[in-house]
Amino acid sequence: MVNLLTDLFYRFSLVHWAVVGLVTFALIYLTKAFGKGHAGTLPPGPRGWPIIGNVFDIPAEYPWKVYRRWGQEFDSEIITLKLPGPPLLVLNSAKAADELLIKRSAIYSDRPRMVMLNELVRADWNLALMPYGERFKAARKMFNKHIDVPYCRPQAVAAVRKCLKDLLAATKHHDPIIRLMTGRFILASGYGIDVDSADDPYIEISETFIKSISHATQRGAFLVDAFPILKYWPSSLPGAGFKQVAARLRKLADDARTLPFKFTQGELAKGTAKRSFATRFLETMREDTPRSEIDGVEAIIGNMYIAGADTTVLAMRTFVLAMALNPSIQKKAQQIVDAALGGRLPDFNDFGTIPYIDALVNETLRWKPPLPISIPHGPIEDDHYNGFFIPKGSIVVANICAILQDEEAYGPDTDLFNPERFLTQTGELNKNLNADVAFGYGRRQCPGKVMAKELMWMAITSILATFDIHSAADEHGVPLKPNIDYGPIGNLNYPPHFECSFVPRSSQTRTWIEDYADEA
Ligand code: HEM
Repeated sequence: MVNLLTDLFYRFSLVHWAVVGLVTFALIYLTKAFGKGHAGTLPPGPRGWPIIGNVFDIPAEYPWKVYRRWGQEFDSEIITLKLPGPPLLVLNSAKAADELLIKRSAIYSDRPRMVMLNELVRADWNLALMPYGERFKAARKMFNKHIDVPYCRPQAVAAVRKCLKDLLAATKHHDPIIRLMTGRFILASGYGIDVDSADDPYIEISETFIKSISHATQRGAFLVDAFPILKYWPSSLPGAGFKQVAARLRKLADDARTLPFKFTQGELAKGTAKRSFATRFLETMREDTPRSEIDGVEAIIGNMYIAGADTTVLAMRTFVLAMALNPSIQKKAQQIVDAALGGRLPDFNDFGTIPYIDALVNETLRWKPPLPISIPHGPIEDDHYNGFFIPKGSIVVANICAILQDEEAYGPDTDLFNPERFLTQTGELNKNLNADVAFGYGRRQCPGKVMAKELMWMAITSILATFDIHSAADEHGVPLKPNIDYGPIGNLNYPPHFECSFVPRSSQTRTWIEDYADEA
């Protein structure tokens, strides 16, 4: 807590502290409004302090574990952390998350107000940040219409096969290769951009924007998010540095959205555009296509890299870690893949025909979901659950990690990687169980779910067909146990850095990799 206070002190200038003083009265009002008000009692939670509530109780490390423990201590599926302004409600059980975020999703599909990113940077073309409403519904419809998964299967196959070839040449560091595969796939399917290396300028543009956004969404990064009135602070006065930051971020956001789309327009004009979502839309555009539709499609395709790259990379890195840790599971999966494919690389005709691989995809997402805690959902009206009051405007999150670790749903030892928990006794996929919670809930559930699962399926099956994954060994050849301490902070579940090697399973699989990569 001392560290946090010191951190806050240095982060905020004197002007900021003056503003803090001025708004204290407003906070007292807000805390009362959102506290134990006339409409009922909030779900239980740690006691907290007057006015600032539980600000300093929000765990800096492994928040999902602490929230789960509090849920057990307070014997409640939902816990509350009181904050200045709207409270944070954490849903620790599948039952509460299903009831509120799915069954009552007409109420629980808003996002909390994000003044810096949405109102100053104007990055709310990013679906994950967009408030719920007609504009949001139209954008989701557009996503479903234009991001048509089967249409981009050839790009998925090509990106995976190039990845196999890159892995052949890899020494110990597979992370950048996995990242390049995802970037290749997204830029090829979105815009028809061929990416040669991780230094590709279009990858760099999106990565820079993503890094800046994740800084901007960190707790306490911008005072204007806690005190929206500051958005009217004159740029000429001291303390308005955040406005310059907003202008810089807006330029980055605009570049990430518009530059790749402009590339496709240029290629179309030259007659060299490749098959992609952008090409398909631009080719069918008419003279009278409204500007709003063109901007909408540009934004939707722009969402793919921003929302889909990191998450898919993290899931694939988890798969590699799980294979390095569990050689017997890897061996079994390879035997099943060999029997199903009969001596070739997979294609999408094989999709859904190998239950063990579907189970592996599920277990990878369940064991270490890329987002341990969902993006916040905001109720647009007051509500009640199990006798507790949930005020309009609260910040409601699902504890995805805790829900996916529930032994009642997923069987014993949920901290262990075991794909068989998704299979029936006869080896079929258990249709009543999946790890889709990793993609969130209700009307805000990840619209890239099917695309992500297909890419994961293709990559996992192809890697198993061609490589043995070994963890690094010590000087005596004894395998080192990779560290499985996932990153304790932030919104994403970062696997630890670990070394492993990808060894072609035979001279024949090496030949496939070389031949197929050139065809792709
Ligand atoms: C394994 C990979 C992925 C995982 C685990 C994942 C997970 C998630 C989660 C948990 C959410 C928040 C849902 C909620 O608020 O309840 C989300 C939102 C979103 N995801 Fe994904 N995602 C993945 C890949 C992708 C891909 C490949 C794309 C794009 C092609 C994508 C596009 C989006 C978008 C646009 C949103 C915002 C949706 C909204 O707010 O309405 N995701 N994702």
